[in-house]
Amino acid sequence: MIPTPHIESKNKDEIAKTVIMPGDPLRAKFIVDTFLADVKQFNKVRNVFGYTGTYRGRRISVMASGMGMPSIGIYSYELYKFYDVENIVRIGSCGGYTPEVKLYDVILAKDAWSESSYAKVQSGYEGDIIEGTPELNRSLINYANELGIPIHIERIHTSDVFYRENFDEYKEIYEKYGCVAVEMEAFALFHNAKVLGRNASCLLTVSDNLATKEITTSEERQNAFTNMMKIALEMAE
Ligand SMILES: O=P(O)(O)O[C@H]1O[C@H](CO)[C@@H](O)[C@H]1O
Ligand SMILES: O=c1cc[nH]c(=O)[nH]1
Repeated sequence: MIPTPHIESKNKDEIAKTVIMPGDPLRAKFIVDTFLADVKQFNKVRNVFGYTGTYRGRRISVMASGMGMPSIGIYSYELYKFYDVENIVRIGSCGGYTPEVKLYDVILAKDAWSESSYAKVQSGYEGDIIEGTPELNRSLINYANELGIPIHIERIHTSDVFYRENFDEYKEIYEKYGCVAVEMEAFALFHNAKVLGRNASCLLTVSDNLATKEITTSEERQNAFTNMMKIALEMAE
């Protein structure tokens, strides 16, 4: 069933087997402009940009997910199910829940805890923790080591809510579930990968820290998180 309601490409071959997926369409464009050659754009529906190009001669795609689980739920499902994509590596920004994760640190999500109903509604899955694909995580850990980029390998929180009335709730989530940082997509991405028999990982860069109150600017969130990009780009084939 291609094209889909949200991806206009009429040819599966226009999309590589591995897709790097930032939330922000302009971060997708930044990755392409900074790192890729031989670029062809395969999607601009709703300004959710998707591109395929080569990184050091090897093929890879980059496509934005938009913000939140409903949005990444749609794009990752369509890529896995209708475009035969095998691997999606989300690269996102996150808010640290503990001073141990500092601004610009990179986190690989071992798994994601969420209070969301996404997985239950999507397939009846009742659990509240879903892991990333261990083999894909191992590859990313190896690439990070080869590049000399330190990473934290930890549980994260995937939240449906960016602005909570009770700001301090993060403390309980950190203590009770061991989540070191919060973002808004990984739980749904990991779930779709499991349901469809595909692979998913999530690399995050700490853009702000709820405990220390440090923050980066929106421009830095768009452009400056290059370490996680370099790790993910090593997945190019
Ligand atoms: O930087 P991205 O990938 O968009 O990720 C994080 O930033 C957005 C919130 O500002 C949410 O999408 C959250 O998951
Ligand atoms: O979802 C997010 C992303 C970055 N920072 C946050 O506090 N939350």
